[in-house]
Amino acid sequence: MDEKPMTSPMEEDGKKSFRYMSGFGNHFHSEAKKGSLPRDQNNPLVCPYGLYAEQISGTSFTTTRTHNQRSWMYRIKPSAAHEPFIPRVPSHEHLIGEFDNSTSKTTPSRLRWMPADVPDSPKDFIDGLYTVCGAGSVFLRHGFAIHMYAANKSMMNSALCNADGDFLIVPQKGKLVITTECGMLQIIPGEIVVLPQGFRFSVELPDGPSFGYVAEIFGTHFQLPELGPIGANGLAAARDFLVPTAWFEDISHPGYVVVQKFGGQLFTANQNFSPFNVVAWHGNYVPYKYDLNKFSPYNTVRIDHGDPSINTVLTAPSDKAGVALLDFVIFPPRWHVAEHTFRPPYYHRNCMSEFMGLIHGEYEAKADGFLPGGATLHSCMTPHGPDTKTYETAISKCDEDIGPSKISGTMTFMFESCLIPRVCKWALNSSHLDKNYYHCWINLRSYFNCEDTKNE
Ligand SMILES: O=C(O)Cc1cc(O)ccc1O
Ligand SMILES: [Fe+2]
Repeated sequence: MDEKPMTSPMEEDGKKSFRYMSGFGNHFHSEAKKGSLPRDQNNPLVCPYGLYAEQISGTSFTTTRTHNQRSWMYRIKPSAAHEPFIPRVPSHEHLIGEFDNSTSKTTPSRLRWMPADVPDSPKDFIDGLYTVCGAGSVFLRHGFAIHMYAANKSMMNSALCNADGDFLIVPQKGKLVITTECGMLQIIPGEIVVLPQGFRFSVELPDGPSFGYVAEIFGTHFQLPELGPIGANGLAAARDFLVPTAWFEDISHPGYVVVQKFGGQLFTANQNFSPFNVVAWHGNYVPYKYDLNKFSPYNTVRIDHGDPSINTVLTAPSDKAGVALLDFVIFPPRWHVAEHTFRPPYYHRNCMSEFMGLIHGEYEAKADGFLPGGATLHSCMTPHGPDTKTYETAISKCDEDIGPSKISGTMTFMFESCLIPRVCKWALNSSHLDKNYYHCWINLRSYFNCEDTKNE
């Protein structure tokens, strides 16, 4: 048999190559220079090549072994070699980490936003970020924020370090090349990337203007959902999660700026070298990416519409079993085969709150008005469901007409939380807010027919 050795997943983009390791929650090790990773201990008196050892802890030192996350980095200079932090000038007016009356409002209204415009001035990933809604507090280490970004410029000589929480980035348009302390990742729309709390990273936009969504979680990390009766396989496979391999630059960089997001505010610290100076690292606290097209959806094969939790890609747990601080759920291409069933999402009210975004195509519950790059928010117990056109189209067909039908050419997602989001003032005052969103349901007509004997 002609066996080829397994190689690590690799991507090329003309100028750069990206080499990954695979697996969710693994303990990885990677060295960009042979022999740079200490073999037998984390903290040798003198590290190979004269590197500094530095640990990054993503969980408390004493977190249980199953959930403990940390990595060791072996770097040319330690992160500590920077000037004092000062508040960033200009400050960032549209980033929020504390959701109270001064920053945001509470509303049960159904909200829908049209896609953002290309910024009219140069904006990098940091300046292009704006918070839409969220709940809780970065200080209390419990809560989440949902941001969106519209950026048209690569970050230059600067890195962002989010001390507040983990970022789950869902690009909608434009490729992102993200340099992290663990190495480089390339993410295109249809893929997602998780940048855990505390890692320094810099975002380049090789394709120009870029748009997307970001869920930020405070005080916990994403996990794969339990599979329960589904069994040992299905949904997102652990081996499809890709982690970068060590990459470093040894350059002095007078005026390199580290932007620290701390307590929802931005601070800066200057240093004279690139923070991407990690020659080797090992551990299980890592940035990673995942291609949503690899997801293996499960679905009803006889009757009724399954709850959307069946398509959970990642979940950030709360302290209550089965209740998520934030679930990341997708509505990917898949077959609908249910018999005598209303196949689109049902009408409902949910004790959880649902923020949705559309990467491309059309969402199965909204024939009109929910556009790629747009967003919706249906908060706790606020009634929602398919728009009038979707409802009428669905009930006009019988099983014989439709047979198995395929939802294709779309990728929609939902961030679902047990906390009730407060909405930022600028999001409520935005010219992109669709004031007529309720029109999609208001004219749903009554089909009630007292003569119908079926119900007797
Ligand atoms: O509201 C939505 O469109 C999301 C959703 C989809 C679905 O299939 C079932 C419930 C649900 O909240
Ligand atoms: Fe819903």
